[in-house]
Amino acid sequence: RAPRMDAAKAGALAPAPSHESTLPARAATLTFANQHSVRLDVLWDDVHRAQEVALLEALEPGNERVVNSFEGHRFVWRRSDTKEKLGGLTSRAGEQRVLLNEQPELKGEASACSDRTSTSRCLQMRQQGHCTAAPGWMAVNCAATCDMCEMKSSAVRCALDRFNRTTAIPEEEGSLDRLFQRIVAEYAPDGLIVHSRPPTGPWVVTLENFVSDAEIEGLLVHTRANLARSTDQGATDLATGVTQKVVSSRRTSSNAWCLGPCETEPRVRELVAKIERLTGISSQHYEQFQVLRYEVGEEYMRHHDYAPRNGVPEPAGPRLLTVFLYFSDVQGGETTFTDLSPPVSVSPKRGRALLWPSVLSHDLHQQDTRTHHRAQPVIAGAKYAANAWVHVFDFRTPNLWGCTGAFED
Ligand SMILES: O=C(O)CCC(=O)C(=O)O
Ligand SMILES: [Fe+2]
Repeated sequence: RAPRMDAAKAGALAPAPSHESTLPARAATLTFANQHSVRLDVLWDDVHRAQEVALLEALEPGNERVVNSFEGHRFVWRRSDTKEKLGGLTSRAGEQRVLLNEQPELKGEASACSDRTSTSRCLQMRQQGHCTAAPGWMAVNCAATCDMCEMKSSAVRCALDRFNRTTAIPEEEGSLDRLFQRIVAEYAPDGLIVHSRPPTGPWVVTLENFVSDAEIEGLLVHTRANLARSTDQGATDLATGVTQKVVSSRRTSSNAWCLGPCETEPRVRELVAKIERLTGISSQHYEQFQVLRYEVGEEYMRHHDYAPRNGVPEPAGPRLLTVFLYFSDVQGGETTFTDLSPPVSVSPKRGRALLWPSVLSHDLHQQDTRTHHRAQPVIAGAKYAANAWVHVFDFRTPNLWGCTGAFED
């Protein structure tokens, strides 16, 4: 199956480190009470200098001390004698009593819910609003700093009932057919070709001159430099849902996702709006464009775009449709639906769009196995193209939460 959205990069992420907080810091008053049987040091993890500063030294067992600080500061405590770290927390606004004790909850919290990324970086990101703007990445990497310990687990974070489950098209027999019939009627004057259709096969249609030169340029100008050898999803860490990337042997092309400035580029927005008009489905259901480049000899073996892993339901649901866009004229490089008889092949042609479903008309959750396809090796030229994948449910929100199956490191 095709690898999907790199959720880790989907949100407003990994900002250049900045020492300026964009939010006014609110005061926090912390009372540290040593309930251990040994002396403790309390340290402040200083964001600006990326170092730990001793705050309370040799706090005696049974004693407590008040520290005036600010919201979002990270404190850790350790044994004064051995310097062994025993716990840590991020301050909240207002007054807070911090019991430095040996209760398992605290130990658990300190270890299971520490930041995966450096706390200094997490604090900067928190101050820039990323705990809310990119909650999935932050819950996994900055759980302690964002106070999102329970969301670190993908089972909790990605529970289906947390997300909007409105389907892109009505969940009733025939709604997929109606969608294609409308497209056929509307675009027939513009050179639409029906390559396959029910009842003998799945819908496979092409549209000529669907993408304009300006739209192609807008998309490529922001992605060309990021094109990298395509990867597949490797092992997933069940605790966090973080998926590894492995170089794909089935897919020798390069690809890049249209994120950040690419997404907000006016010509790209125009193209998204055009696909919304074509499908009648809101872009809330779309993955960001995946731009592809195939050099001579490069190809993509037979696969299916459907997506859900091992039949596990995902908040975004399966891919309902693929809108595949060709940006160059090349020799070879056809998209071939291998399982249709006879197989259907579509040649790359600049501006052409190819559209097909990954699910069945009578059940939007079931894979239509007839739409397996492959990309033939390019014979001459460079093939540029893009996938716009449309999901059955909202894709954007679960993607921000790192719940779209490709939450990568
Ligand atoms: O390049 C093509 O023609 C098809 C690519 C494809 O199937 C995919 O990226 O999932
Ligand atoms: Fe595909």
